[in-house]
Amino acid sequence: MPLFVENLKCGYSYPIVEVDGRLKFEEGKVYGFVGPNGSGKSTLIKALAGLVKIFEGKIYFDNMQLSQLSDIERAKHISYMPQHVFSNFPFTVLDVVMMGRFPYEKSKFLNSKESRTIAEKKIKQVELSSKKFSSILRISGGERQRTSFARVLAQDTKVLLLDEPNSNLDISHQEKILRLVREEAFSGKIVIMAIHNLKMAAKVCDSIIMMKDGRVVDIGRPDEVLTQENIRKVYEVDAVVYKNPFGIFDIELIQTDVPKTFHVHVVSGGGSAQLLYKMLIEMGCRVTTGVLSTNDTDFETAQLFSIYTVFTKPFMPIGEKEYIENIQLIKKADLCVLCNIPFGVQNLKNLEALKFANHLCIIEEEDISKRDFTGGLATKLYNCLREKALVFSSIESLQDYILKETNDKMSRGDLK
Ligand SMILES: Nc1ncnc2c1ncn2[C@@H]1O[C@H](COP(=O)(O)OP(=O)(O)OP(=O)(O)O)[C@@H](O)[C@H]1O
Repeated sequence: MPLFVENLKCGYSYPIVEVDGRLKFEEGKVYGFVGPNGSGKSTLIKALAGLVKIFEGKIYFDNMQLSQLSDIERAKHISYMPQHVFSNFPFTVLDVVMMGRFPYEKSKFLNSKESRTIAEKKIKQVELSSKKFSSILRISGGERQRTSFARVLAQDTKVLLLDEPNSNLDISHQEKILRLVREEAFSGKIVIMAIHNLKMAAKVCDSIIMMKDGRVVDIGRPDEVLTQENIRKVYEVDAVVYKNPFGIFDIELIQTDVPKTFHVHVVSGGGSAQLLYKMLIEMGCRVTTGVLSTNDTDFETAQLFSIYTVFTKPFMPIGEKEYIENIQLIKKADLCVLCNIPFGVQNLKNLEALKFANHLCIIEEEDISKRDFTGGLATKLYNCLREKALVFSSIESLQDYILKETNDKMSRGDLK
């Protein structure tokens, strides 16, 4: 019983959101709409709830066109939790949750025993039993949000539409609500929500729909959609996206207005820069690194230190975009450091990029030509670089050199 959106144009007095082709929502899955403010997440959710104007296209659920269902019929299939819960009436928490039972009640007084039992169970699930007779005008914003979520649960529909269900919640209740969301999907429901917190979205959603300016920019698994490139395109910020040491998806935004410090760009790989990263961070340098594969131990270490990293997917050659970004950092850096990288084919582009370094240091702890798996090509490139580089036999000797360099720059007023 999937839900489909087809060639949709929806909005208010004019179309705000356009979906080209078909967007399919399957049973048992959680879908997350992400995107900046005003990108159209709520409007699309409202379209699925039948609350905004459809200018073109269709929405189908279980082979029924939604626009042809009565409000009561639709409410048996689809429930909706709005972003803001407003009311001027002193309904109790229980009254509001009972409203979720309206499509099933024979009496308009909403007083069946069955509905009351369901409502109380849902109130308990959101931990509001002690407030069930409190007026919703006298509970907190987060408690009102949990009341609204309990109402959606009580409505017991196949499709749940949730517009930022955890925006007002403390961290513990955010986790609890998202766990309930997963349980709903596990029981075969389709859950569609707008969510701003990308880490939470990655954790709870099976599929992410990224939006900008009323359009779907990308759709797919969290690790496919929440990429550095998409985040830059949609939110216009730089971010490092990685799995932290616990294997949990994480995002760090890059500060672009850092004060001018000594910028060191490190070309590393295979764990060759683990100590170097630490040393440079402790020295107060601004460190960047790349291009690293996300399964490289140096990548993991760089993320632990929140080092801006140009990266590529595991076992993939370095793409043109990463190559160019790496060159830009190499050109901008006060100093580039080449570590004992493995001389595999993937690293040829990293060696090539270093030709653009204005100031290159090499840490040569062993004879790296022995590790050449490129038929001598990497050694050739390396020897060219070596001719114009300063070669150090340990990171300690490099440290002394950097200290001298930063002091010189500082005294010339080149650094703050
Ligand atoms: N009731 C309305 N009447 C007219 N335009 C509206 C209405 N509600 C929203 N809009 C416009 O539609 C656009 C998309 O808004 P929408 O609320 O769908 O964005 P959103 O992605 O959910 O944003 P946010 O993250 O801030 O909640 C915005 O430019 C907004 O001004």
